[in-house]
Amino acid sequence: MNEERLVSAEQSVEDQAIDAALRPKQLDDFIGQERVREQLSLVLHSALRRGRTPDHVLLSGGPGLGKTTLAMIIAAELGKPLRITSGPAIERAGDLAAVLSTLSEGEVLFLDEIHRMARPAEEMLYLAMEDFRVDVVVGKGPGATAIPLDIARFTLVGATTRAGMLPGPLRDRFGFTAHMDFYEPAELEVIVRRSAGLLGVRIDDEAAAEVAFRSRGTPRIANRLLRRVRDYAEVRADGRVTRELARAALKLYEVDEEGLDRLDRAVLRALLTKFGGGPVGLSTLAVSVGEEPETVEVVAEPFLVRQGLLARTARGRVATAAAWEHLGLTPPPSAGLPTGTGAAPATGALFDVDTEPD
Ligand SMILES: Nc1ncnc2c1ncn2[C@@H]1O[C@H](COP(=O)(O)OP(=O)(O)OP(=O)(O)O)[C@@H](O)[C@H]1O
Repeated sequence: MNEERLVSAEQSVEDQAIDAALRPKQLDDFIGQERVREQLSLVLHSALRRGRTPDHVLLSGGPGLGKTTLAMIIAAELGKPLRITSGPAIERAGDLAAVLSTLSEGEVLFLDEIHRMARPAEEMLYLAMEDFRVDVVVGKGPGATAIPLDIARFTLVGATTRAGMLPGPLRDRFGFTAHMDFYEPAELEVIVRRSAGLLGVRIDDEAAAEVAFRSRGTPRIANRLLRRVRDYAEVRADGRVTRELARAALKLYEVDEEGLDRLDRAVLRALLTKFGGGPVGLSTLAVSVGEEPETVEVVAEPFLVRQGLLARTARGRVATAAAWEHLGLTPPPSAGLPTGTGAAPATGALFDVDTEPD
């Protein structure tokens, strides 16, 4: 279902090629995330000045916020090659040893979804990050011996959507950790205009603002909505995207004025109509909309929380007064409604404290 969702931040097959074409190539072209950009620039340039490999970098934040793009930029700024792999691709320590032992001096290793790496590989990574060494185990059982092997000094760029799930010892080995937050509409507007320029789409400023505002704070979604409004403008008009055309296209694709799509509204509606606004456990809520708990938790909830429509409490998910208002429903008189936090969590902490009361 994720692939079909227009406002899912997960990468679809269509996105892959477009993502590559639209990626900024240098830190200066990377829009938004001011603080991360500035801090990273210092880390990289001081390492370059000293002629050293920079500290390992951990990037955390939701899908589509630019973690892969930043990893590519880091390698480009350092003038070094980039190797890309991911946690799920590393099933055994041997898989990681094969990657680490073939890195060249100063190479940047991008390890996406680092929280999903196999445990034995994690331990190998500790040693590699700290001492630039791996222990290759030869043989089995009591006769097994570990042969230390020096590897090239490299910079690890780890990316995770779930910083709270990373073991402490792994987190501690990163010299620089950056949390990537949702983007402001004004930043997304710049991204939409830049992407439109690269894709040759004529778009009015108000239309770019409309697309930006409904993109859930996420560049990947902004780029995807831009392509859909372009399609609409090409088929139903002369190709120029005006504000009216953008609004009509987004309505057709069921992306509402706040950027909520069908799943978001289904989650809210279930929470309000089936559970009286909560509290209800994540799994129960997910089942009631026919989704996996992880999809509801990672895809729908962060945005609903950020919009102040849903609160994640230790007792379960609770709708806010704004949620009732958004769907045009009246809360029961007994409901003690939270007002919503309004802002996204600055870290994965909310994921950590949440105890599932199902
Ligand atoms: N700051 C930015 N400025 C301009 N474009 C951006 C920015 N951040 C991301 N993008 C665009 O958004 C798209 C998705 O970015 P990217 O693939 O880097 O996200 P991600 O965080 O790595 O996602 P995932 O976690 O799914 O791998 C790319 O096309 C990229 O060009």
